[in-house]
Amino acid sequence: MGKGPVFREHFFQYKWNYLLGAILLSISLLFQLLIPLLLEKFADGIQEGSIEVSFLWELALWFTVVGIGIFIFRSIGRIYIFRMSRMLERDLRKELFQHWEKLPAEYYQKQKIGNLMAHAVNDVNILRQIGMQGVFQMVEAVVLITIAVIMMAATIHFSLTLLVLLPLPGLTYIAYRFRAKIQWQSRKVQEAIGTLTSRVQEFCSGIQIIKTYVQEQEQLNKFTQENDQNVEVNKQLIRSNSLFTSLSQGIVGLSYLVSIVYGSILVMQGSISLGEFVAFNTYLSLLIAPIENIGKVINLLQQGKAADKRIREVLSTEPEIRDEEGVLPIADVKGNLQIRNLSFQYQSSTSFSLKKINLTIPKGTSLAIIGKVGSGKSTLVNLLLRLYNPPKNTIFIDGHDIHSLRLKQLRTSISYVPQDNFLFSSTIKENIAFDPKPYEDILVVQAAKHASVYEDIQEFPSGFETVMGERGLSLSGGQRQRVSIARALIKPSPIVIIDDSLSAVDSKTESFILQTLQNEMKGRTSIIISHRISTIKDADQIIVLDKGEIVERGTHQSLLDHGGIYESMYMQQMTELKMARKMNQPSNERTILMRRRRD
Ligand SMILES: Nc1ncnc2c1ncn2[C@@H]1O[C@H](COP(=O)(O)OP(=O)(O)OP(=O)(O)O)[C@@H](O)[C@H]1O
Repeated sequence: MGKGPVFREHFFQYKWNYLLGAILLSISLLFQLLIPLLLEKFADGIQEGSIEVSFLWELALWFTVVGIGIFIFRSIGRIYIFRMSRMLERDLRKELFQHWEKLPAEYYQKQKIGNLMAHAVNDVNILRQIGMQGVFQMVEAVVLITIAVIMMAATIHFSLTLLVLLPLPGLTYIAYRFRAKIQWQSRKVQEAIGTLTSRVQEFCSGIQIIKTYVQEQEQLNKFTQENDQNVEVNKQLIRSNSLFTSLSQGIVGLSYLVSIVYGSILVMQGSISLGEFVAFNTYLSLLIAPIENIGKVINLLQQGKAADKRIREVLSTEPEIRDEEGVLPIADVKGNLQIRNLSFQYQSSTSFSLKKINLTIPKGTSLAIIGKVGSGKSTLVNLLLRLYNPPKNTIFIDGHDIHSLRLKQLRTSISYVPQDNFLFSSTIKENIAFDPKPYEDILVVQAAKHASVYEDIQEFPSGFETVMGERGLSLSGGQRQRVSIARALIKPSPIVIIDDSLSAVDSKTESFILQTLQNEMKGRTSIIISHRISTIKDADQIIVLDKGEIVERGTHQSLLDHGGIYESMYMQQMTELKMARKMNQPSNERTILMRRRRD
């Protein structure tokens, strides 16, 4: 079932709070509407020459009471209404975030990050503004306009009221038309400033490459173009603002002109008193802002309708990957893996990324996967983790189809080192102990040692407490890989998957990590993906993937004996290593292997 309008839901949930806020605000407006009456008394007193000191004191007291009344009720009413809309903002962002957490990886590949941010920031802001300014200004407009117009027409002069009010709907219309335009132009100004900032940032980061490629003039041209664009959008904004201000002042001026000319005639004719004339103009001044605000609120409501729809669309997106009905509560996952006749095609792809894969990986054994770029290695892992949904009855853990396991249990059972070693902008310690379960410091240190990154961490300014990204601290590719490995090692899960995670470390570190891994993985089922034969040669079974198919399988020795793709990869890598060593350039080893991988 689709979700109902988000704002309406929120409004009804907090209706009593909004009502209380509206009542308090209305009381403050009633106080405000006393001002014209007080001024009327004062002006009439002057006209009649009947003002005494006691009257002035009384008037001063009334003004004080009115001022205090406005201050107290307006402030509390405002706090009530504004607080509710901040709650809307908080609740909605939380709901969006919670929902996003449920959506699969594929969703994020189809979405632009900018769009998601726009929902979480701009759309939510628009709904908050409706809850804030929208509600506040509507209450103000309804109460002030209704009472002021009744007072003007019924107690002062009907036709004067009618004539004075005639131009004012124009004010609402202009505010409605210009608000959207001015907002749009303000956004353009922000964007232009953003572009300039990015240009300068990029210039600073790329200064070396700019200088070596002698691109200074081109950079200056681009900067000048964007700088001019910034001036242009600012000019447009200034034009719109000036036009809006002039037009609205013209309309307001017209109303005052009618009021003063016709009102003065009525005073001279004795149809209204001087006090009534003063009161009338004070009512008029109270009316201007609310009448203008109606236009702004209508505009805001229109934007809100669109924002509400966009947010609803996100919240109604059903997570394709979720716990299925009748999931099995398995007490203990042991780690026997079986893949039966697995073929898989990504939704956005026209061809199969995996074809008829059959594999058995008994508990505690290791499988290595090797193959060219795009041969389907990561896809297999994605399916095992259910980051994408495999077809039913194709992947089994301990004999259970993974669809019948709770997602949480499945993923808790697997320690995963992904290809892109993403680290969060928190401390190194938190990056390693990244698990709902808390870990003692000693375990974090142990994991770092096993992943061969302990020494590196010791050299960071605050050791394990060093915050990633702080004061420019960024880790090298190899360090990131090893922190990611430590993150996986600390988790005591029966299955470990390492997706090409030793590519950026040198062979000495690699063999050290592999040795520790062997100890750490005792009893655990492991899957290691790599382009380097040195990484995988000791695995219990090795498969070679090509265009989504298993084209060779066996142990290191049996595959060499077989003399197929594996053997030729091995020979090639050995030759390259020998050449690199001969040239006494050990660091080239990695470069050559990376180049190999690209090819
Ligand atoms: N999210 C996706 N949507 C559509 N196609 C995808 C997606 N991810 C991967 N593919 C395609 O599936 C095939 C297998 O990709 P996969 O990432 O599994 O290869 P790989 O062997 O892990 O490559 P690499 O060595 O670069 O990691 C490729 O043709 C790739 O373009």
